[in-house]
Amino acid sequence: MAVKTLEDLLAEGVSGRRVLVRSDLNVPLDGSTITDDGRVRAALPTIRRLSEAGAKVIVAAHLGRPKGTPEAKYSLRPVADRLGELLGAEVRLAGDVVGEQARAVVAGLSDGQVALLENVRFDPRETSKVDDERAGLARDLAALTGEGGAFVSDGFGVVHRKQASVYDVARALPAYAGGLVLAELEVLSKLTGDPQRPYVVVLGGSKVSDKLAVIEALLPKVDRLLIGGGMAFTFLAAQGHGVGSSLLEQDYVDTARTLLAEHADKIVVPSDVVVADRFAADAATDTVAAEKIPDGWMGLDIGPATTERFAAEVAAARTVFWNGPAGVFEMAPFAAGTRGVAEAIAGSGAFSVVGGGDSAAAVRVLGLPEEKFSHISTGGGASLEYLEGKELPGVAVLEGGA
Ligand SMILES: Nc1ncnc2c1ncn2[C@@H]1O[C@H](COP(=O)(O)OP(=O)(O)O)[C@@H](O)[C@H]1O
Ligand SMILES: O=C(OP(=O)(O)O)[C@H](O)COP(=O)(O)O
Repeated sequence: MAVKTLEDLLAEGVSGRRVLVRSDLNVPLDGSTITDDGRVRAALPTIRRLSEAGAKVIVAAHLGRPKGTPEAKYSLRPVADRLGELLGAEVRLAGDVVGEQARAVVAGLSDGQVALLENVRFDPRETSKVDDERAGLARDLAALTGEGGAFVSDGFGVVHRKQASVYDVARALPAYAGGLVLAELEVLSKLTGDPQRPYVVVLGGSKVSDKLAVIEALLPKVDRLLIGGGMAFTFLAAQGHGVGSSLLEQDYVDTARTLLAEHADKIVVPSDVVVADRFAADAATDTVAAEKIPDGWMGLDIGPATTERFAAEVAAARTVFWNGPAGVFEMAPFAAGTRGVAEAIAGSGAFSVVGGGDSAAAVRVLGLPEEKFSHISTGGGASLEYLEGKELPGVAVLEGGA
């Protein structure tokens, strides 16, 4: 990849310069408690190296999907605190993204100090589809760095997003690829060339509309595609089954039906499902055949027969990519499927990559041995789009394209 890297920037010298770093600090929270700080830890090396080299480090990041306006529950406050603990130095959180408070915090930085801007998605221009709006926020972000400013793109989990703090800002400042982005791309490239077969992809999770489109592109490349989590119900609906109040992407049902017909040998959907009468850890639950989901109930995990089938497919694989928990693993009654899939991958001996904030968190929260996975990636959607062969805007822009 012909890009300038963090190493190039450090070689130029950063002492006294303000450097804007885009990290992916989108961690799972229970209230204001971080349940898995993997993404904060993954972001540390780049931030630390810049700080140690004397840069004034300004970190930009998002949390969740606020609608372009500040919301207390999406504040990066818990993340700033955790980042500070891990760095062993205070990380000041600006009260806004590029406003007066951000300018004041940035102006007060000494060499080597680190500040975090408030959730970039509190500014509606971050995710705008209008180029000029995004460019406007990018200019405001760049202005925070002043004379000698630079941008380091280190949020691998967001490089598939054409957003102001990922894409447009790389055109507004001298831009460099961070170590995390480079390391992730290097590992994932092993899955694109000539993966050892059988090559099994396991998909789940809740970002259904984002990821359904990827399935179509992945199918020609894989030997088996195991579909669990929230996205399974669109496929069950395509088979003509009622799915109660489970997650459903109605617009995709026809495509799912075509894919099932064309790739019957590759796609494996659940044969049984754990259902609940509401989305809660203390809900009434039952395990039913996939074609017998009662009206008003929602599927929150794959059932034991499906888990066994998925585990057998994974055990036979030589390459595995997994993104998206098989169920709502955060609640004990719906964690067995994810645990079963994760244990099977860990025990498979295959070259295995787990991608995604929640999937990686599941491995750690469920207490599975991380070293049994060949790579735990910080990006789910980003990994999938890379495997699909799609251009990642946040990478292309560093290469001078997009
Ligand atoms: N059947 C389901 N219904 C609703 N949510 C689900 C279901 N299965 C899994 N999930 C949820 O999916 C979330 C993770 O989805 P996603 O963001 O797509 O994964 P990742 O972060 O690994 O890329 C988890 O919080 C989990 O609770
Ligand atoms: O959590 C993330 O992606 P992932 O769930 O695909 O791993 C990234 O922080 C991107 O977040 P987004 O999917 O709201 O753009």
